[in-house]
Formats: sequence, C-alpha cells, structure tokens
Amino acid sequence: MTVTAQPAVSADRESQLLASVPTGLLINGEWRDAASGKTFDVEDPATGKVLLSIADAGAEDGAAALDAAVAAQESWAKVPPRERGEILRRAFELVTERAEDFALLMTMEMGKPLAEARGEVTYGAEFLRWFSEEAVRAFGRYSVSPDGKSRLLVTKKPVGPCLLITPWNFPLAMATRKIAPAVAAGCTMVLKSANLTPLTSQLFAAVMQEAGLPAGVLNVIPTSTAGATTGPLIKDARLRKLSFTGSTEVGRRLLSDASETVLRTSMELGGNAPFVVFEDADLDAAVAGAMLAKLRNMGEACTAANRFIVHESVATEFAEKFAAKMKEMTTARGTEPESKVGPLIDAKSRDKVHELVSDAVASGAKAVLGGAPVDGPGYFYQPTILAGVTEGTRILSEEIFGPVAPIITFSSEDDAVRLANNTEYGLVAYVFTKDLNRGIRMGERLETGMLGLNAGVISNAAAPFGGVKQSGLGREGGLEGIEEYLYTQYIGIADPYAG
Ligand SMILES: NC(=O)c1ccc[n+]([C@@H]2O[C@H](COP(=O)([O-])OP(=O)(O)OC[C@H]3O[C@@H](n4cnc5c(N)ncnc54)[C@H](O)[C@@H]3O)[C@@H](O)[C@H]2O)c1
Ligand SMILES: O=CCCC(=O)O
Repeated sequence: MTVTAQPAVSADRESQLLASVPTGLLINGEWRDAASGKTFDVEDPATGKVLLSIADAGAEDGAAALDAAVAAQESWAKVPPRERGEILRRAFELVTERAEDFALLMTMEMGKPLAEARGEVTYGAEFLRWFSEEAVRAFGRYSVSPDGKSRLLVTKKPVGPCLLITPWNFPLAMATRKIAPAVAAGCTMVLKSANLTPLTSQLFAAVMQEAGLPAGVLNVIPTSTAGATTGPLIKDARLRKLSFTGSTEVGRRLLSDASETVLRTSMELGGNAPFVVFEDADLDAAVAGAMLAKLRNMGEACTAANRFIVHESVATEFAEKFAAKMKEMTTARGTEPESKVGPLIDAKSRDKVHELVSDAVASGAKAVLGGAPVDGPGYFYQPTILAGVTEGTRILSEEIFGPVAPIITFSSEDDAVRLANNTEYGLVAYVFTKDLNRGIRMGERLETGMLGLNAGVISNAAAPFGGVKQSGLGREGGLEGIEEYLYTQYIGIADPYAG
C-alpha cells in the first residue's frame, strides 16, 4: 500500500477514459440498451458527481442473458481446455497493458487511491493468469475397484450456466476471481455487477471480447434492481450455479432462494477479522501489518481487521505506534498525489461507520485518533483508533467497513482465542507473535478459513480464499477455485476380463 508521488490526473484524461467504457448490456456478444430503455447513474464517491449513465437491466434482460448463456453452453464446453486457457492468458495480457485505465476507472467509481487501484489490477489480473494455467488441469482418475471386478472412471465436467454476483469494493478482482475459473472450467455465465461500481466490469467485458471469448459465454447485466432482475434467474432450472460475493445478509437470502432448485452455490460473505497481537510480537511489524489489514481499501474489505485484540502489557505502546502511522494517512480523492485514504462508498456507509464509532465512545472507548467524518464534499471518514473498547460493544460484532480500529485487550492465550472466536463470522484472522508454536496453535484454535501469521494481507490468486461459519461456503482462487465450476461424474465400467 505504498503511495508514491504521482502527477494529478487531468479532467481530459478522465473524460477520455469514461468515453471508452461500454454503457450497454452485453448479451450474446452484443452491447445493447435495456429492454425498458432505462439507465442508471454511476457516481464518484469523492465528489458525488455523476460519472456515467449505463443501461439498467430488468427481468426481461436477465432472461435474455440467461438464454444466451444456455445456448452457448454446449459448444463452449467442447472448446479444448488449452484454447480456453489461451483466451484467459490474452485477457491477462490485455488487462496488464491497460492497467492504468483499469486503475483510474476503479479510483473514479470506487474511491480507492490510485496506488491501491494499481495493486488491485495486478491482483485481479493474476486470477486470469492463474486460471489460464489451471484450465488444462481439471483431471479425473481411472482405477480398479477394490474387488477387482470393475473399473472406475471419474471425470470433471463444467457445471453449466452460472450467475455471478459481485460487490462494489474490489470492482476488478471480485469479477476476475469468478469469471476466470468459470471460463477455465468451460462454463457460460451471466455477470450481475455491483450497481455502485459497474464500470470496471463493463470495460473488463470488452477486454474479454477482445481476447476472443465467444459470444454468449460472458453476458453482463448491470442493474439498479438486483433482486427483481436476478430473482427469476435463480429460480430458473436452466441455471446450474450461483456464485455470490457480498454481505452475509444478502447471501443468506440468496441461499434460501437457491434451495428451490437445489442450485449449487458458492458464497463469499462478510467478515469480522480479529487481529491478535501477543506480548512477544515485534511491535513495529505488528503496526505495519495493522496498517495493511486496516487501511487497505479504506477498511472496506471483507478481510479488514475489525477487532484489534492486543495483550494488555503492550496495548498502550501498540496504540501509540499505530496512531503515529495512521496520522500520516491523508484523506483525499484517490486521483490526488497526496491521497492515502479515499472516500467511503456512499453516505449510508459513512453514517454506519460513524454510528458504530459514536456507540463505542458512548460505551467508554477513547478515540486516540480521529472519530468523525471529514467535512466537505465526498464521503470521507477520518482514520480512527479507539482504545479501551470493552466486550459487548456493537463495533466488535458488526463489520465496520471503514478506516476505524477498535482495540480491546486480553491477558492470556485462552482469553485471546475466546475473544477472537466470539463472532458468527470466520473469514480471516491475523496473529502476530515471534513464537512459531504459538502461531501454529492459533491456526488450530481459531475458527477461520484463512490466517495471516505475522502478515497483514494474505490475498493471493494461488491461495484458496474463503470462510467458515457465516462467512460463506466454498473457495475462490488456488487449486480449489476451479472445482467450484466443475462437477464430478463417475462412470462404472464392467470387468474388462469377464467373458
Ligand atoms: N468474502 C469475500 O470474498 C468478500 C469479498 C468482498 C466483499 N465481501 C462482503 O461484501 C459486503 C460488501 O459488499 P456489498 O455492500 O456490495 O454487499 P451486498 O450484499 O449489499 O451486495 C453484493 C451484491 O449483491 C447484489 N444484491 C443485493 N441484493 C440482492 C438481491 N436481493 N438479489 C441479488 N443480488 C443482490 C448487489 O447489487 C451487489 O452486486 C461486505 O459484507 C463484505 O464483507 C465479501
Ligand atoms: O473484500 C474482500 C476481498 C478482499 C481480497 O480478496 O483480498
């Protein structure tokens, strides 16, 4: 998250980039208007100004997108894996060539500083490269049955047409983390991008076309009416998979809808990551990790450290060092050279962050730093550290999704484990200690899908990303990521030596 000096971005450059973004729906390889003719506005969270208006899909468009995906499925599944991989590889190269465009577009529609947006381009593109390599490794097996009387042939097949629903906070990476494995596996798809940040997906879909993806494989339906547009698709028996990334609240609802057709699902949901600092930790390293785990994406990440659980003997020193670093974080529009913390996504999100901070302060916590919205245009919030937060305070049980770090203390390892596991979520946890045995032990004791050991960011296209408890079902990335888009078929073969 190093932000290096950069020239300010000109208004002309922004206008030219916006002019290159397709504003239609992508259905069966063609960009078209919504059937209703409606559009919706996409705003810049740093200024509140409208960036672009794009086609607003309704149920009729959703149905047309699924029709296209269903029609393309059979022929797409027959395309050789190497060819599918090569399309992904070309897409990786095109995204990398256009890295500055993707980064600027994300900064404009989502708010993150340009340096961070560039980091997301690298991260998001890496899913394309990783799955271009995995496309040729969807292996099955052949074996002799234990009694020797038959042969067992096990193969992997594409699950079929998928509905992919993505959130606003990582506009490129959350899309490529789903699209790349689906393409590699031989699935067709309908992408419902986030209504707050659909522009990056629009540009990315154009890149996939340029990379040679056949018509109908990827259909894109931005919409301001998510439920009404995707609800009928989830109930349509031709849809074979729903992959959702977003809040636990919406995920729960979609899981219930998906049960009607026993639809296969992947759910990447919310988090409430504990960041545990033991008394033997290297405190400077812990603070560096805390800066990443808390301020990456302005704290608007499912992986954001949500509770700093610090040993009582080092809590004051940790808070002071952490505050000294946080103080250096200038809030400004992400295109400004000095920007280190961009705006939050909208007024509602900022109000929620402030409500949680105010509640914690009213319950006895002390704002060591910050504690209020930033005056002026945009939805900026001051980087904030709250010390002396006590168990039971709301901020410890809800996703903050902002640059706010609540600190609570512990006195023993058992105490730290109890506090860390005291949540319905289980996406990621962070542990800082010099004692490797303790680190491994924490891995075994914490209820979490992922653990950062002396590390504040562990996201990696080659790693299985996902949670336990109410943080979700399934994994994205890694060797596991493609499995979400494959089903296993078993063919039993009669004894080849029998009569
Ligand atoms: N686990 C992960 O990998 C991961 C990654 C990123 C974000 N998240 C989580 O996402 C949340 C933030 O993102 P968000 O605010 O966009 O979440 P959200 O749940 O509000 O929306 C996610 C997506 O679902 C759509 N949606 C909303 N209601 C819907 C409905 N009834 N039917 C169909 N689609 C619907 C939205 O338009 C958006 O595209 C946080 O909770 C965060 O932790 C999780
Ligand atoms: O918001 C959650 C996704 C973050 C990540 O993939 O690192």
